[in-house]
Amino acid sequence: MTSVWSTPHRPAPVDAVVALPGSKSITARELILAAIADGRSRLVRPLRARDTDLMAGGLRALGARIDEDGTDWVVTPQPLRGPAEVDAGLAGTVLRFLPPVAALATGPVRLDGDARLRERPNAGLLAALRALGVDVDHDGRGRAPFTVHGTGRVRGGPVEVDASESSQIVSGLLLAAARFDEGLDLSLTGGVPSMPHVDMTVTTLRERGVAVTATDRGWRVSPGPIAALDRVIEPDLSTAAPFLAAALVTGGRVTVRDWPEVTTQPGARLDRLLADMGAEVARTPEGLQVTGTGRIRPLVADLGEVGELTPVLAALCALADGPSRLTGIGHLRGHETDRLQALDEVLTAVGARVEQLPDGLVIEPGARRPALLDSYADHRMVHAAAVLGLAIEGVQAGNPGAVTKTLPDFVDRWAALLDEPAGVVP
Ligand SMILES: O=C(O)C1=C[C@@H](OP(=O)(O)O)[C@@H](O)[C@H](O)C1
Ligand SMILES: C=C(OP(=O)(O)O)C(=O)O
Repeated sequence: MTSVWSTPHRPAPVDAVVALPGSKSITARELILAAIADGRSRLVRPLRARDTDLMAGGLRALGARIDEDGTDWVVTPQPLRGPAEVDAGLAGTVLRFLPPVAALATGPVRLDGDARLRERPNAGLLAALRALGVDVDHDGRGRAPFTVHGTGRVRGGPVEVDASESSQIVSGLLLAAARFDEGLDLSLTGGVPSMPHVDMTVTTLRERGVAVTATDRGWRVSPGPIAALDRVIEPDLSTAAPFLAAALVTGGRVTVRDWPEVTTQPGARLDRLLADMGAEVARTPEGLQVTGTGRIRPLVADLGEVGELTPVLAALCALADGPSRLTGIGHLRGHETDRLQALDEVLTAVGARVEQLPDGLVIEPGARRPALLDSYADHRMVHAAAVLGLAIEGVQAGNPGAVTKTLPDFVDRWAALLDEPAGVVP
């Protein structure tokens, strides 16, 4: 992909129906569980993007068999073994879900990734693994690169876990825990962001017959079998955010197809969040339909449970008719980039006044101006730039290739949404 994308400007209302690929988070969980299950599992419509391909690659490096059958993945568990090298890219899911599985392998498994991955917090996970009797070499800060020296078994049992920097630390431990000799009795030492993602983990485990119970301080997973299961992956509702936002910005109408009736995906909260910002939201036989008036109301919200929606919502806030306040998202400083800093820079560049809080952002719209916006190697910052560009002529996104993380053909899909040619500038 070229290095600068001139994002399409679109003052006229959009009117589109959008089909989206599978959820990154559900695909990651199903790959992990399928690889340590009791038999073969089929994943129908998994997300094929950098993060999930890296997850499959990491599991294959440990010995799991993952075959392609059309667009499905068929996963056949095999004995897990090192030595292996795992490339986690920039994927938090690989960084936090793979090491507990590596601990169940025999031999050393080294995990590394992009330069920014080495900055992403992970000390809580590695400390927990060590407390469970796993030998892990790391730099002392608990960050990548590190090596897990698996012996083929993990004792398990009670463990205290600091997951204040990422819910994925909890999810990673719970996903592998049924294979630990004593299961796991996980007690939190503090808060956890993105709780719906932990609920997603618990639900996914229960669907495969794993006994998980909530306790006063965390969760208990009993040791036992993990059922093989064929699973259709839901569309990614967080990826839906920029497409639905286009309805608000242009005063148009966008329907995302096959919106699940019941889901643990945090993107499901878009219905209420976008309604709070002035959209009409309806479920139709086709999916979730969002209709905008062209006016956007400011948002005052704690986004701690739905942090990954922040870049797109913050872009909408910069186009709203008053100041917004987004809180509960201090942990976004450890995401693909420091998202609070990145959003401050980008929204300021297009004319908003932004104040960073320790755990959030205050965004006051100002006189709009064109700008070349960095992508910070962050897929969701490209989505945010695209949303801004609908309303502000002359918005360019540098390095739009960051979208490969979760939606490699985002630029083409955005053009299709607007029914325009792709608009990529060499
Ligand atoms: O478990 C998951 O699939 C995810 C959990 C969340 O991570 P954090 O708790 O680190 O925010 C979320 O932001 C990320 O995009 C996906
Ligand atoms: C935070 C995100 O990703 P990761 O799974 O790499 O943490 C995200 O997709 O917004």
